[in-house]
Amino acid sequence: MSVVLADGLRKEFVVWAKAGRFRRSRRTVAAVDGVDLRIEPGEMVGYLGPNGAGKSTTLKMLTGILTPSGGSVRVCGLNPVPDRTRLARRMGAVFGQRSQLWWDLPLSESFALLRSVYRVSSGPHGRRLRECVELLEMGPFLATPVRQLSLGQRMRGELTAALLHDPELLFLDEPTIGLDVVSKEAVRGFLAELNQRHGTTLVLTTHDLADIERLCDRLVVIDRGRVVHDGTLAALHERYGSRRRLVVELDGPCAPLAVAGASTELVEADGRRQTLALDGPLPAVVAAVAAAAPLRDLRVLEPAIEDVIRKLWVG
Ligand SMILES: Nc1ncnc2c1ncn2[C@@H]1O[C@H](COP(=O)(O)OP(=O)(O)OP(=O)(O)O)[C@@H](O)[C@H]1O
Repeated sequence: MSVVLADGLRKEFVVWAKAGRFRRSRRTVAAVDGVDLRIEPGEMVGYLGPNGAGKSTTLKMLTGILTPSGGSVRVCGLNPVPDRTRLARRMGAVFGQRSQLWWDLPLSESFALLRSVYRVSSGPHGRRLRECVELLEMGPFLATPVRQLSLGQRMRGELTAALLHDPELLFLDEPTIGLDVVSKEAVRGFLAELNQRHGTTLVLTTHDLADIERLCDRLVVIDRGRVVHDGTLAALHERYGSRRRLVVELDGPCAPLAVAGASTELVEADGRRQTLALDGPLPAVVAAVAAAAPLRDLRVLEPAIEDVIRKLWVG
């Protein structure tokens, strides 16, 4: 059974704009405009899009915070708004602006309170907590009041809080935003491990390209409330014509290379180093370069994710 099943999901908001001195005009905007989404157990899905595309609004509908204006939605087989309490036991959510932790309590006491909130028995709760403490290296700050934690430490606490009741599905809204490099890596490593060990389904929004590369097997891209891509990162590269690049080091100065299956993009050091964008098969291009000039070294650069995302956003 699909963990997330949305069909023609819509959310409209009414916005009022000033029209003249005393009048206001009413306008309806579709923040989410007919999204179809099917997510299977164990998938890691990036839900991406430019600012204002409708990502948060979708996640709010999937987690039962907002009632859809149209379409149908099922999450873990439940209807998120009316079944919100039952759904809360099956899913976890980490949304930056909503904390699950008690500000004045030590982290460990927040975790103990959450055990009662979700009515989890002490055995599974303790096992889960020990695992999170170990993987997220939280031992040194478990006794620290939440308000004294750094952002990275608090995020590790939020992740743990969202997972103590052992949810099968975890929603994350920008899980690494604002974190230092070490915490970003810790969070990414943890999420990948969680997915591998427990098969937890992950759905995350992010603007961080490293998150996308590390955590998203599948990318669902939305723009102006509509899905514009649903597939792997590789499929996205293919669709937008991203090309691999071949950097060749030559023995001496050389004119720009002209070989079939590639176009020369950059010529450096009197032609000793040249970068070619590949259109044809790599072995044929390498053979052609080797025949044209004395080759010292070469390396292949995979297409940069920045390029393809920029193309997507800019159109
Ligand atoms: N409560 C609301 N009332 C009116 N308009 C809203 C409301 N919430 C969101 N919107 C509008 O709906 C659109 C989608 O917003 P949403 O927050 O879902 O985008 P997003 O993709 O999450 O953006 P970001 O990456 O900036 O968080 C935006 O145009 C936003 O202004």
